[in-house]
Amino acid sequence: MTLLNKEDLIHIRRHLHEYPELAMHEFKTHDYLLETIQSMNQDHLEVREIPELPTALLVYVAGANPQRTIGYRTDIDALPVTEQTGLPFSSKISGIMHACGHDIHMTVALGVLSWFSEHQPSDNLIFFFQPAEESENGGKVAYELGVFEGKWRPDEFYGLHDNPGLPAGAIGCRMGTLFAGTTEVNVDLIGKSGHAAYPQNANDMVVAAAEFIDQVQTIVSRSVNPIEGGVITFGKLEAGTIRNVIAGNARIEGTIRGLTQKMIEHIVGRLKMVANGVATSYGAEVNIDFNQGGYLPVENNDDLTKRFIDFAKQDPDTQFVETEPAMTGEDFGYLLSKIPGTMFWLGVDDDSQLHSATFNPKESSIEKGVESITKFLEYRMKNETN
Ligand SMILES: CC(=O)N[C@@H](CCC[C@H](N)C(=O)O)C(=O)O
Repeated sequence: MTLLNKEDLIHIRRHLHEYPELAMHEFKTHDYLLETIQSMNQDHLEVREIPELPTALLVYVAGANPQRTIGYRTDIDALPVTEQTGLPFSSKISGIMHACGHDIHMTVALGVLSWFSEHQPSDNLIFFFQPAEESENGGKVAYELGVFEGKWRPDEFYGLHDNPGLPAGAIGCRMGTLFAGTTEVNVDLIGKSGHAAYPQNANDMVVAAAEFIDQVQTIVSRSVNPIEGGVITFGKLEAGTIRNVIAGNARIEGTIRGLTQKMIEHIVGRLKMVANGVATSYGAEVNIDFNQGGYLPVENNDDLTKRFIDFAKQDPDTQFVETEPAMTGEDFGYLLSKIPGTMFWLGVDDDSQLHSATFNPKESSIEKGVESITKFLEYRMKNETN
């Protein structure tokens, strides 16, 4: 196998879909990607492993007459979601699913790489297969390890995310902020456990957690400018062990989103106030920790993004959609804060949302994505000016 055709791409996507792995544990995914890359024409390729980030892979495609080095990033991790699509190629790994479409992202990247392995580009290209987008910010980890130094530093960086709300294969983008910044938040409420029959001798953290979650709902509705917007979602709540023991501890895990750092900091400040206030009023202790890591707002570079949008609008084979900013997060935001570039959407047309157990992106988006991105990179490489 050298150039991957449509059937190869579908086969690859389905294999990746069947064997999803969580952030920083993408070992089989890494091996499968490596095997696929090694089956391509190696004349202009150099594959690089990163011992400190063992599930990552980088591929350098040497340009014939390089004016610049262009980076293309794809994420490779999956989510702790139990698949309910009923597809014949459903996840074979219990409780884990490619529910955010990173199987599609990887397949598109392999398709584009395969093309350039057979058709040497004029500029250098770097493909970054990045672990841990959903958590643990693999992009930031890689950057801080010094992965993008020397010849491995792209002058500009591109990456996509799939979007079930756009037609399959359409390219969506916008100038400025594409995605929100996010901060993970964990709240531990500590009271006192006891017998269910004697609440007067205990300090019930189920009740305190309920009060906390209730009060948090006022932060966005009452202290955030509706035009700017923000999100606080608690996706996980744990308290207690059995019905007849009062829970002495509660843990609440969530995520905060805002389109600017200022908004994220505002929400973080309000959340601390609510948590401390509830803890005081319940005579409880509270520990709150926030972790933003690399999930900065995804800020598209003006010049590069204008060029990208100009291409997408004039290319007869690309359906371009100008999109609104989204409250999804992405640690590509960190890489774009260090290296200019553009993030964009690839439409995959599905009724189910990202992160849902029934998410089933249309596979026809893969071939269209490969075509549009390959054409864009060729268009970019023909452009002599920076
Ligand atoms: C595209 C997407 O869905 N990305 C994730 C990024 C996770 C950010 C971080 N772990 C957090 O939850 O704050 C998202 O949930 O938006």
